[in-house]
Amino acid sequence: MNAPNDLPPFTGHGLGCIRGGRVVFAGLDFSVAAGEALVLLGPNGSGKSSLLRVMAGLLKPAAGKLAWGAVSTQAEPEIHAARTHYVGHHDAIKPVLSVAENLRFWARLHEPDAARASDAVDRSLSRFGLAHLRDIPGKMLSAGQKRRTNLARLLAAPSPLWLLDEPTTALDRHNIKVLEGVFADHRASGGMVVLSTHQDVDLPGARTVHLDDFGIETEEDPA
Ligand SMILES: Nc1ncnc2c1ncn2[C@@H]1O[C@H](COP(=O)(O)OP(=O)(O)OP(=O)(O)O)[C@@H](O)[C@H]1O
Repeated sequence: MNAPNDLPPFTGHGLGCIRGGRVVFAGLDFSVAAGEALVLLGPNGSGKSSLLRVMAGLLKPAAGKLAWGAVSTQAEPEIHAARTHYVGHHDAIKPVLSVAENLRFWARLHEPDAARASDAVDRSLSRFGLAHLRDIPGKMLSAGQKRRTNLARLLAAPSPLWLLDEPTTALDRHNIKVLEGVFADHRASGGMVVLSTHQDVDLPGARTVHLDDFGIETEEDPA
């Protein structure tokens, strides 16, 4: 795979999304280049999670297209999947596996070499302050520890484009700072960060998309 700095911008043009028979957003454009960050803002229900799922290829847009440079993601879905790491609202932690085993599972999906995968797991545990919890089963973790384990996947199984749904939920101030440092390092090496949030997250120079600019007003939803 290309090093992140060699990647063309990831873009969306004219994106539309319908959920439960309702238009959530329409005519939405965005662009994120190597080293950039994009923050999705908007009130509850405005479509931030839906847009992230569209970007991840988990939800088909009702209109528009996603592309890397001039190449549509639909033309090369495997390449898009390999370049993308999506961390959603819900924790994807297997309760009977330890923290390290959970991360190893993700690392091995990206890295066939066992020793290299193991090194990546150790680095991610240490960066997210989880080393002392490495042998604890997922079911015994607190909400913040679960969230950090989910986020540690980003380093255990690296991909250039990170798509993160409210990643600071359940994190204390110290761990929000840790995460901001991880974002800065990722961007400095040419990675891309797209996230939704209701909190302030320090992402210098980030672009923003306000989802309520792309909603369709209805009689039930007056201005
Ligand atoms: N599985 C689903 N089926 C039908 N409608 C859905 C589904 N998931 C979400 N929706 C609807 O899509 C709209 C956008 O929801 P979405 O979760 O994308 O918003 P959000 O901006 O992420 O909200 P929040 O800030 O509360 O997380 C809402 O009206 C919601 O009811």
